[in-house]
Amino acid sequence: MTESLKQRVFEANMALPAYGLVTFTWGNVSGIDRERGLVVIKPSGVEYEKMQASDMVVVNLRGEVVEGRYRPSSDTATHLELYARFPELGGIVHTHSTHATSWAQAGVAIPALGTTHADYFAGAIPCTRALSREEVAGEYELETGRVIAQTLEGINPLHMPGILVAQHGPFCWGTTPELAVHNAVVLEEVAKMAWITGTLQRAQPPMDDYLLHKHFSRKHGPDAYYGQK
Ligand SMILES: O=C(CO)[C@@H](O)[C@H](O)COP(=O)(O)O
Repeated sequence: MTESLKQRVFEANMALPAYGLVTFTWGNVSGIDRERGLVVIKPSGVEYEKMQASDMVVVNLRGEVVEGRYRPSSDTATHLELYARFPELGGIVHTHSTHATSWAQAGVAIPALGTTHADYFAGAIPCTRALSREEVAGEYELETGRVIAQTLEGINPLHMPGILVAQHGPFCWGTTPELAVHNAVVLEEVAKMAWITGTLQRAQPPMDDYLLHKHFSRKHGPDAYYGQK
């Protein structure tokens, strides 16, 4: 099981540069095998061009390496905290995609301005508060996961499969690593669209809520009718 998850997580990581979501060694993707209590994640600081499936690192839920010759991603504790807080999640991705990261640096939630956004996110994509000096000096990556969870309090993470970490960048997720990456691609696209929309129409209000809910619900939930499923 771990070998197949390692292959899937490897391919999901390789999709990040392929979709232009990262440069150099930025970003990371993980996947979880909840039955075995294991997480597979990208090795820290390894160039994507040189990366192989066998380089993926397997950690237990305490973050201890149980398989792999590399150190796991420096963001591993963030991924583990999110898996612990949100049992629905099967895959998590962090990127430094340009437009989403710019909104995170500005500390501004990405407003829902159109149906592209509404097809995936049931509202504005929130931005966390900045981490405190103490949180940064402490267990920084764990605290990053905690701040994300605090910001998502009361929100279904599958209805909001991404967030902006203030002064840092986006984290996205899904029921699988592949869907987590898909959501990261969409988040970057809607971040770019929202930025351009705001330059065309500075005071553009959020989209009508009835249209937002129509588009989100037709793809997600019990009455979904989008596609061929
Ligand atoms: O958030 C960051 C850097 O700001 C990370 O995304 C790194 O850019 C990638 O770290 P590794 O996963 O390679 O440890």
